[in-house]
Amino acid sequence: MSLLDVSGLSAGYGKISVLHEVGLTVDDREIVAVVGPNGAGKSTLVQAIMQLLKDASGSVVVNATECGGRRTSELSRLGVGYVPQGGNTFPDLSIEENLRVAVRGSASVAAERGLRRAYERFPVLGERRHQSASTLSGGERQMLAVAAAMAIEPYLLILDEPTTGLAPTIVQSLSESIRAYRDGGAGILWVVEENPLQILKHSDRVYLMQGGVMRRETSAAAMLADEGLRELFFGLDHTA
Ligand SMILES: Nc1ncnc2c1ncn2[C@@H]1O[C@H](COP(=O)(O)OP(=O)(O)OP(=O)(O)O)[C@@H](O)[C@H]1O
Repeated sequence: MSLLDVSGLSAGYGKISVLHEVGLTVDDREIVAVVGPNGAGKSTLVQAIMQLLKDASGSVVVNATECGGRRTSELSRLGVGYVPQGGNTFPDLSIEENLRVAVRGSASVAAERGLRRAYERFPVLGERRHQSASTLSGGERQMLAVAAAMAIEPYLLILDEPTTGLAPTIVQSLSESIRAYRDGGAGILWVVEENPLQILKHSDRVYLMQGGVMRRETSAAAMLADEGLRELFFGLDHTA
């Protein structure tokens, strides 16, 4: 059984139906990218997986546990880390305080380990740990959001466009950190908006989403090697 197994997931906003019977899987040690044009429903999908939308139907199973109807905080206890679109840092708190918020539910030994690991993964955060998060650049704030999500050492990490709008060097460094996290055994669901070809070099599998449905799934290597598939995946918009 996969680490994350989504099937028949439908959701929307009030009367607006956005996701239609979507399915996907993520295994251990796997980075799965979701690509698709603006408005395809990628963020809606991750919000539905995180149980943030009312009236979603279908099944979301994490580590053999059905998550439908659970609170988002319970998913965190089940080992799911989540970085929403735009990150979720607290600008009025210091970098260290932001990380302490992330690990507040952990026992003190695990919390200290989480902070130590965050500074090992992202040394720039360690150097500036006592500075206010408001002094960070956009890229560094995204780094902090990812570091905070990783600090509880989730088995499954769900990232909604963590690299959008960032400079290429930061995209590269964040991508390497995410890949190293996968190499430690985790599964990663990565919603991609900008520079999909660059991100797919770090991915194992990729799903194409359009109009609230999954159109296609393939290995990232096959997609990168096949012009026809690239055309199918990225001919839909011009962000590739
Ligand atoms: N809070 C909301 N209320 C109503 N409709 C929404 C809401 N959020 C998103 N939508 C609509 O749902 C559809 C899918 O949006 P979603 O944000 O999931 O797409 P996306 O693939 O993540 O694209 P983008 O990267 O542009 O956000 C769009 O038509 C959008 O307008």
